[in-house]
Amino acid sequence: MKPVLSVEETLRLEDLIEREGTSKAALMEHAGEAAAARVAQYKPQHVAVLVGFGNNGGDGWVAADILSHQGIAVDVVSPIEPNEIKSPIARHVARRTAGRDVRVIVGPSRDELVSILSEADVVLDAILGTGFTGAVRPPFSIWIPALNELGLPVVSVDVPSGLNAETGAVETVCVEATATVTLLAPKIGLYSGEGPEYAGEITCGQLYSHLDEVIGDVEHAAEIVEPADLVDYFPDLPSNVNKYSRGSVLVVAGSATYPGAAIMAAKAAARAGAGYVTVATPDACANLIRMALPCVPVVGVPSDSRGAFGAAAASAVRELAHKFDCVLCGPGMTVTAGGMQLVTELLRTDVPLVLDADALNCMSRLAIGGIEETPEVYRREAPLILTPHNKELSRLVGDEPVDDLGSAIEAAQKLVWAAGSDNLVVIAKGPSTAIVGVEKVLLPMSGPASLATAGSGDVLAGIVAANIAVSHGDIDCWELLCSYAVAVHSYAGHAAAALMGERSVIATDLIDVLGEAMNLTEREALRDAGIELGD
Ligand SMILES: NC(=O)C1=CN([C@@H]2O[C@H](COP(=O)(O)OP(=O)(O)OC[C@H]3O[C@@H](n4cnc5c(N)ncnc54)[C@H](O)[C@@H]3O)[C@@H](O)[C@H]2O)[C@@H](O)CC1
Ligand SMILES: Nc1ncnc2c1ncn2[C@@H]1O[C@H](COP(=O)(O)OP(=O)(O)O)[C@@H](O)[C@H]1O
Ligand SMILES: [K+]
Repeated sequence: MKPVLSVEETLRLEDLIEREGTSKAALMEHAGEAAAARVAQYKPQHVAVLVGFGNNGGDGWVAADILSHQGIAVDVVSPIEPNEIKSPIARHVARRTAGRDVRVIVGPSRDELVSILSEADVVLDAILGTGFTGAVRPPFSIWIPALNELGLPVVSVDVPSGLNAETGAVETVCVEATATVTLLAPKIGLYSGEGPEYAGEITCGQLYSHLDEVIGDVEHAAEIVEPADLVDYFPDLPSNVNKYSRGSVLVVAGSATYPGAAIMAAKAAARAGAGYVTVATPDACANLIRMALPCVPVVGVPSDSRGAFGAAAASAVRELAHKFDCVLCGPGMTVTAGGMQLVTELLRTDVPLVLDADALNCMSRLAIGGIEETPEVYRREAPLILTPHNKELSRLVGDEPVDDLGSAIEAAQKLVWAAGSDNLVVIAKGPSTAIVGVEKVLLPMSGPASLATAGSGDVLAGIVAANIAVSHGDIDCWELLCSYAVAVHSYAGHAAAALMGERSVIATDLIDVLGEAMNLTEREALRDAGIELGD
């Protein structure tokens, strides 16, 4: 796993490294080397380097010097003369570079800038880094759209200029990078908000050879899950299993209004490897689900007058629940009094539990204000996995706004820290998904935007439940198990997009390619771990 830092954590890390004897000036030299190396991969003959007023600009000045030493023609475009730069370390490298074999253009007009950029094969964007906040001011508010319009390959230093490194927000304009060389460790904003859209391919510049020894001393906003981290989490299929011992899932879901959600969750659980899946659903929609799922037993439990779970459903489901390795509750169940009783009952039952969709909305109603104020409602011995999207998560924490990765992580942490249990994990779903446990925040591989389709979350919930069932509790880290499930869902998004066209994917397509998605996830993990693959 690779740490992802907030801006404050990055500054703390830089201070720590300085105390260990490596100055910020030395880090800037290495940052420039990393940026130059990434630009050189394009084999350019002519490079334009856009520098700003601060230390991000300093990195650009260093890179410009290195690239010109490699025989590449380099134009550095700066808003001010090197002598006027306030930061002493950036001023030093700017003056040094300006005295060497580069062309320096100070304060060009928009037209002059466009003509300089047009001569370049690659542009290095060293305008704004972690010191940037608010809306981009002139002249960069003019430079950045001019650069984007040209559509050249652009390498951004640390973060694309205009992107808030903390939140991933773009207030006005932002460089559309082809690649970003982030420094020391990736910044959380690259994965949050609009970060993934602007950053291009992200690599990390190694500025300090003893990083592994110090990085543990600063907190991490999150950690990126690398494919190799998942090798111990593939579901097993030993030859001597039977359908029950393989792993069983009870899907408590559906209503007369939304039977499809139950169908998709159950089918996804079966395709993701559970040997025995059963659906418990209101009587009102049981026959319909039976017809749609010939390989899944469907148990009808009492409905209310609208065809949702009725008052007597809770005790009927409790009788069933303890016979299964995992219970998934929520998809399509709607929010009703019967549903709230059901969720309360399942939280009290000693069985691994996944709560999704309306089960989470029912859970929010069990408390006045945030559910974290009454953690006894959801604190339990057996594993509990919550899979909210932003709106569901916001409801759980008393309608606190949750609108990007940062606020999702914060809200999820409130829930897990209030309960303080190792077995509680929140999968905070969105364009970037965070998996939040008491000790860890993981960023698993995100899928394509094709996943933004109705029912896609039901499929993910089925995958999660199947993996919990198949693991039989033999798990060191629930967060990594959930990361495996999210990676499979993401690969399913890619596989379905390849088959159907990325704009055409519907949730049932994801279920049909789950086998392939598991194979892809596992192959990539083994390759990343350096484990030989057979043919
Ligand atoms: N601190 C360190 O130890 C290191 C920092 N490094 C680089 O330094 C960067 C951070 O440097 P700084 O803190 O100097 O900050 P930046 O260079 O990211 O930006 C600060 C400058 O941008 C201007 N600015 C801020 N908001 C603006 C806005 N809305 N519109 C227009 N201009 C705006 C400010 O006037 C200031 O001069 C990192 O991203 C990284 O690239 C690297 O050199 C490695 C070492
Ligand atoms: N733009 C996107 N890019 C990648 N994945 C996305 C995007 N939007 C949504 N997703 C993923 O799709 C799923 C949607 O889940 P959810 O909102 O619960 O859907 P539903 O309630 O319709 O089943 C989540 O796993 C989420 O992470
Ligand atoms: K930048």
